[in-house]
Amino acid sequence: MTQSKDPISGDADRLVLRRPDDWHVHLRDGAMLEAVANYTARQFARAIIMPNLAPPVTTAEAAEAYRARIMAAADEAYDFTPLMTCYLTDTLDAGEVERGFEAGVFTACKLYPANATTNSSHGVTDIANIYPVLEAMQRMGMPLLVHGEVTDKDIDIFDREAVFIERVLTKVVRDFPDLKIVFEHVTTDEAVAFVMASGANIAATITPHHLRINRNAIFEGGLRPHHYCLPVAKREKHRLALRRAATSGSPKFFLGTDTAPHAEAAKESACGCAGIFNAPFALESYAATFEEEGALDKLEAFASEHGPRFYGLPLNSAKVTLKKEEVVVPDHLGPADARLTPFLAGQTLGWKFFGGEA
Ligand SMILES: NC(=O)N[C@@H](CC(=O)O)C(=O)O
Ligand SMILES: [Zn+2]
Ligand SMILES: [Zn+2]
Repeated sequence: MTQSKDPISGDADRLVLRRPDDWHVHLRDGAMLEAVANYTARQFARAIIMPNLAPPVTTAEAAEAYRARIMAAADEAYDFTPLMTCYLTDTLDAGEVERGFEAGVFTACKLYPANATTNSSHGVTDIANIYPVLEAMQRMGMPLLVHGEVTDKDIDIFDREAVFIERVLTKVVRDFPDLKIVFEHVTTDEAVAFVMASGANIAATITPHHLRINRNAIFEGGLRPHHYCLPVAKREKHRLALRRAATSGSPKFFLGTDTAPHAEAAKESACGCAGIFNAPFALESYAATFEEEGALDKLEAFASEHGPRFYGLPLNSAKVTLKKEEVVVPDHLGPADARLTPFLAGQTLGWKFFGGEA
C-alpha cells in the first residue's frame, strides 16, 4: 500500500490499495439483484455469492444460471467476478458438489444450520448428515463456509455463536482436520479465540457493521431495525475483540461484508428481516475502523490479500483509491418502489472510494 503525502500540507491524503474482494455477499435475485449488484461490483473485484435464494442454490446448473444473472446485472466496466457457492442440505449428493467444484462452478459450500437465518429452512438439521460431503470437500481442498449459530430455542440468542463452537465446530474440526473452514461473520471474542487457536486451514470473515456497532445500537432510543442482523451484534467487549482481530495483521481474518439487503418495508415491520445492507460504503466503513485503530497500514492485507491466499486464488493486480474526503451516507438508496436503507445512513465518513487510481 502506498500512502501518498500532500507535498504542501504533508498530510496523508490518499490510500492506494490493491483492489479488494468481498468474501461474503448476498446479491439476491430479480429486481433486488438489479438494484444492488453494482454497489458490490464497483468496489470489489470478486465476491463470494451466498446461495440462500428461495429455492436455494444446490446444483451446479442453478449456480451457473445465477452467475449469468449476476453478470447481466453488473456493469461490465467494473470487471466483476462472482464466485459461486453451494447451499448444503441434509440430502445433498457429494457427487454434485465434486462435479461442481471440479468444473470450476462452485468455489465453496455454505453450511446454514436449519432455520438459523434468512432463507435457511432447507439448511442442515444435523451435521452428521453432511459428513460424506465434508469428506469430499476435505479431499478436494474445497472451503466450507459456516453460519456459526445453533438454533435451539433454549439457547439465548446472544450465546448462539459461542455454543455453536462447543457443540458443532469443534467436532467438525476434529473429524476433518484438513478441511478448509471459513467461520463467517464472527461476532464474539470466543470465535476470534477459536480461530486464532486453530490451524492455518481455519479462518474467519469480519463484517463492517460488527466492527462499528455493539448490541446497544439495536435499541438506541427505540428499536432500530436497520441494525438488526444475524448473528446479532454482541456486547462491546466482543466488538473490541473483532477490531483487534481485523487489525492484527493475522492472515486468518479477512473482509466479508455480509451485505444483506432487504426492502425497507421488510425490515421496518412487526417481524423485521435480519440483514444489514452495507455494500454502498463498505470499504469506507472498514477504512474508518482501521483509521480509528491506528492500523490503516493493515487495511490492504485484510481487504485484498488474506482472502485470496486462504482460497488459493491470485491476488488482484488492479488498484483502488480511498481519498481523505468527507462522504455522507444517504438515508435511502435504490429504486422508489424498493427503497433500501444503507448501513450508517445519515453519517459522515472520512474516506471516499474511487475506482482505479484517482
Ligand atoms: N446476515 C443476515 O442477517 N442475513 C443474511 C443471512 C446471513 O448471512 O445469515 C440474509 O441473507 O439476509
Ligand atoms: Zn449468516
Ligand atoms: Zn450472510
